[in-house]
Amino acid sequence: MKIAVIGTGYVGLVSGVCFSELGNEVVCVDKIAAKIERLNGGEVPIYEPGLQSMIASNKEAGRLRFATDLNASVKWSDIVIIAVGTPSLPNGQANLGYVEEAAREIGNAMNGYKIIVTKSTVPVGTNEKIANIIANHTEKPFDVASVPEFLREGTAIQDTLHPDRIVIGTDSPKARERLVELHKSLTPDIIVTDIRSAEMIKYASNAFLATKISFINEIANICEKVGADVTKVASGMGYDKRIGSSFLKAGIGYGGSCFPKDTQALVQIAGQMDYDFKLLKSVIEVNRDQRLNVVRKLESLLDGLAGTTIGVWGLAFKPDTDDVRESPALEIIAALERRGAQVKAYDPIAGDNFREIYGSNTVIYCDNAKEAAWQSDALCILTEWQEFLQIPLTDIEGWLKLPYLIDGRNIYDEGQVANTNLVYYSVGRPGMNRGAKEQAPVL
Ligand SMILES: NC(=O)c1ccc[n+]([C@@H]2O[C@H](COP(=O)([O-])OP(=O)(O)OC[C@H]3O[C@@H](n4cnc5c(N)ncnc54)[C@H](O)[C@@H]3O)[C@@H](O)[C@H]2O)c1
Ligand SMILES: O=c1ccn([C@@H]2O[C@H](COP(=O)(O)OP(=O)(O)O[C@H]3O[C@H](CO)[C@@H](O)[C@H](O)[C@H]3O)[C@@H](O)[C@H]2O)c(=O)[nH]1
Repeated sequence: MKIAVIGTGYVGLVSGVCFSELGNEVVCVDKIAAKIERLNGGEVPIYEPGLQSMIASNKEAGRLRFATDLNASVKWSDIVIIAVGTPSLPNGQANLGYVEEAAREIGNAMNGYKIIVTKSTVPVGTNEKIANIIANHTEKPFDVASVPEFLREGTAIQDTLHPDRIVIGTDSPKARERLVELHKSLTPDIIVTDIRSAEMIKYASNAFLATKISFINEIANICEKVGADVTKVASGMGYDKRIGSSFLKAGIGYGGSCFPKDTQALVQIAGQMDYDFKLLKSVIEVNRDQRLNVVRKLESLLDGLAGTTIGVWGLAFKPDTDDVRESPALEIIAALERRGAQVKAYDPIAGDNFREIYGSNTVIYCDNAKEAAWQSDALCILTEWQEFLQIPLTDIEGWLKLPYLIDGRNIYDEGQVANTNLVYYSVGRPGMNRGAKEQAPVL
């Protein structure tokens, strides 16, 4: 099939490349000419393991190309995939400006029957709007379908080529048949629904995963008070197949370009229908507060942060990505600076993106992990990069001025910490706190 993908962010690029890997002819379109120039020059604008070589081999095979000309790309295609951004508006609603603009441009380019697939995460009812916009710009026949994307950054190729399920929301038998054909080699679990249910499945899935994370973070906070270990609690819960072990890692809360935005958007979607989504509002509030636990722990350990130097390891919202959108590090570092700390930060690959988004030149960006820890009053781990785990804790102890280590991602185990004189705090594991001012709880 001939597929035009509109937007070369994570979703557009990865799904376009993967569809070409499956033998389809694909053009990935973006209106940012510089992005397309880089892609045509062999560069990949996002960091995603395995993507660069897959792009190169599919380009060489003549199945994949990149273009800025949406009109010609749509005319050439049988299927058009909308994968443009749907960022948050100030009130939390999804901004549909890019989607609507893409729909208008697609409508103007129509030259025959096409299936218009939306992969962007969009509120319920949006595919109907897209259909109306396109119909206002063309007389040519078309069908729309909602095929939400569930890939995770860092494992995007694996997630796309081996998804848990594919959801296809459409009311057209013809679109259903072609889209099932397009996806059937990926998984036997293809769920075909009406359009509105497909749109809702995406938000409900992200909201549920975010709920698991906030739930386990609250359990971690209680564990700290009652002397239990959240990692053991999560493991014990996870064996129950009804609960499952994934997304039960306590830490500094969820970030990234999806969970924060999509949970806010779902609260708004419900609110517009006069439904107060109380549970999800709490999930969001717990997440916001969880980030600041790191700051509170540091303040209490160092008796205030004014005049201190704090090393930070990890700026990306999770490992194996250079994406810092809604990364907890943004808020944590801002809070440290507001309290008068000098922050020295290091991330294996996300430093430049962080500097651009954070927009302040007061943070010292370091070239390596040692530099960020060197002579700092404390070190905080905010992203669980493998690189950090390979550094012996005794080295960290030697580099720091004061021996305070706040592990926001629970990356070290008891044995590793026991061999050091570090004052160590993690999340929901009070038994591992060493040199703690807080005593074990009296029950
Ligand atoms: N990032 C993820 O991991 C992920 C996963 C699943 C779903 N989603 C959803 O997918 C959508 C895209 O997310 P993303 O992170 O890939 O987006 P992004 O914002 O990183 O990239 C979108 C791209 O679309 C381009 N674009 C916008 N309007 C265009 C137009 N009219 N013509 C051509 N190009 C245009 C932009 O220039 C940009 O390069 C969002 O709705 C998001 O919620 C994202
Ligand atoms: O047990 C866990 C799991 C994740 N996180 C955090 O949650 C955030 C999101 O992680 P993850 O889901 O792995 O990354 P994303 O790439 O944002 O992927 C999510 O958002 C995408 C965009 O909608 C969806 O497609 C994916 O299915 C969904 O997992 C990150 O900050 C993680 O550190 C935790 O704190 N604890």
